[in-house]
Amino acid sequence: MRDEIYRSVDAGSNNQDDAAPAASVAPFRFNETVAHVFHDMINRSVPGYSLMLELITLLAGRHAGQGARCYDLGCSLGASALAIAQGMKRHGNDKTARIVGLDNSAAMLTRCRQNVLRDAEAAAMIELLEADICEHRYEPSEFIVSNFTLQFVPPEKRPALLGRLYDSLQPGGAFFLAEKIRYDDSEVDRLMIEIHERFKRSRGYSELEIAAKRAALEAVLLPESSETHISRLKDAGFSQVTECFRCLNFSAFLAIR
Ligand SMILES: C[S@@+](CC[C@H](N)C(=O)[O-])C[C@H]1O[C@@H](n2cnc3c(N)ncnc32)[C@H](O)[C@@H]1O
Ligand SMILES: O=C(O)C(=O)C[C@]1(C(=O)O)C=C[C@@H](O)C=C1
Repeated sequence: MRDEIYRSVDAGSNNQDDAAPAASVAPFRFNETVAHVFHDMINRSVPGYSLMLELITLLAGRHAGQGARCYDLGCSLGASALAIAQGMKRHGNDKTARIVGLDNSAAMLTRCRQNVLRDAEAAAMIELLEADICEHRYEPSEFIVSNFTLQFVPPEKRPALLGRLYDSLQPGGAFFLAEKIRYDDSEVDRLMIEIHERFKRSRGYSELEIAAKRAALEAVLLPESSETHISRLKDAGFSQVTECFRCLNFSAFLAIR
């Protein structure tokens, strides 16, 4: 289903200042309206999203061996959990695997269940739980994915969450983290945002839709710099931390315990 959520929002079309949004745009929520169009929304909004799913499949093949437990934090419609299942199947590990998808949006989980059930082999491996990733009690695991989810956790809660994930991972286990990022240099930051917004234009979003979504995400999606992510992952105890992907203001990090 095509994402047209912000098509009809008054995004301040009379404003001379580059389609600045009106103050009335409601904060972005992962509700039923978003869940309905989320597949199209994330594919048209995030440069490299499909590549992230391919990387997750590759990393599952590397890190999720026989009997492995994996977590997909903020599983939304299940794309990353299914990508993990794909990687495990390729290595013949599907019989003993456990992939736990966590999300605190009931609307997302309802649709996620329907998606997962379309693939019987994957469904046998995947368990979906409505839970807050900051509160969940993690079992020992080999591979954890946060594909554009940590950015929605309040920054003050991020260090403790990473500590929990580190404690859950077995030695040699991997944490894959993809995030929208910001740049400390405000000119570079503005440039990357401008090019990202051109990317969204090229994928069919109008100036007004882009401005309204920007306003809706403002206090909800809180990006941090690549340097902040790397130093926080190191502080959590990870021995090897690498930024393995960057395109404009989107990055992915691989952290090995
Ligand atoms: C951008 S989406 C993630 C996309 C998904 N990982 C993928 O690969 O397609 C962020 C998801 O995180 C969930 N979320 C945000 N904060 C959360 C929290 N504290 N606990 C659990 N889920 C959370 C949202 O409901 C949403 O489904
Ligand atoms: O549309 C944007 O500008 C985004 O930041 C994309 C983004 C994300 O990065 O997660 C924001 C919200 C939705 O979850 C889907 C994609």
